Amino acid sequence: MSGRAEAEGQPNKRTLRRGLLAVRSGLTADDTRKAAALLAEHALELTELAAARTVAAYVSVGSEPGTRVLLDALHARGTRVLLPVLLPDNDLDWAAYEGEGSLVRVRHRGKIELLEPSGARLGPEAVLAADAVLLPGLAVDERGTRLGRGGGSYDRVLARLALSGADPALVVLLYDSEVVARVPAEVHDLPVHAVVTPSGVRRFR
Ligand SMILES: Nc1nc2c(c(=O)[nH]1)N(C=O)[C@@H](CNc1ccc(C(=O)N[C@@H](CCC(=O)O)C(=O)O)cc1)CN2
Ligand SMILES: Nc1ncnc2c1ncn2[C@@H]1O[C@H](COP(=O)(O)OP(=O)(O)OP(=O)(O)O)[C@@H](O)[C@H]1O
Repeated sequence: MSGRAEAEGQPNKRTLRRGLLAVRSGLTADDTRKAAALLAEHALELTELAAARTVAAYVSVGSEPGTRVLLDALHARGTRVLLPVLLPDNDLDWAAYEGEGSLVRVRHRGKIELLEPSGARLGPEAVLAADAVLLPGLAVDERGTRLGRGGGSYDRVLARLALSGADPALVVLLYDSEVVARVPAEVHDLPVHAVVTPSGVRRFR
């Protein structure tokens, strides 16, 4: 595999990502707002989230399936919410969500602008305390194989969880059209347990 292919994923993953991002970029603010409300409603129905004391999540940006409504609902009910801080090597550090005022806009080189927590950094191992992990993605297939943005950040999180024996619920939030028959799987791709879309929850395995 060439260095470039390694950095960005298999060629068919790249093509797939480009197509999926193009569809997302066509969504209106109204589309994303309505979807976010439905996503929060369905996600909060998941017993794995209702029972969780700690949830590792992320702050959606742009036309990503919205997580803000969900984050605020979890935070308001006393769930400990951890948010990622992107490190220079694409690994993730974590800090607690302390409400909207605690987020800062960060532009990482060559990446979309992210909203990250400004509180104390807890270290990459902090995710091991999560009872549920919400993962970003661009698509998931019928086996639960997730296609990410290609940074490998969440591949590392999943590898770290597996290595430590932690077994949190793994949930990806997507639009309905992003649940597809097949995404290319590589050996390091670990499946998720459920996908939440505006039309409901689907479980794998
Ligand atoms: N809202 C949000 N937060 C997140 C992620 C995410 O996907 N969404 N991440 C998920 O891992 C981590 C950050 N990793 C990221 C990796 C790539 C890009 C990005 O903008 N990629 C460009 C392509 C640029 C490139 O070639 O690297 C793109 O997708 O258009 C953003 C975040 C943690 N926080
Ligand atoms: N456990 C790991 N540790 C370090 N790098 C890894 C690990 N797993 C995968 N990678 C690397 O991460 C890069 C991206 O992998 P892949 O294309 O599967 O990303 P993705 O799953 O779409 O992205 P993400 O995990 O960020 O959502 C690849 O170069 C891959 O070799």
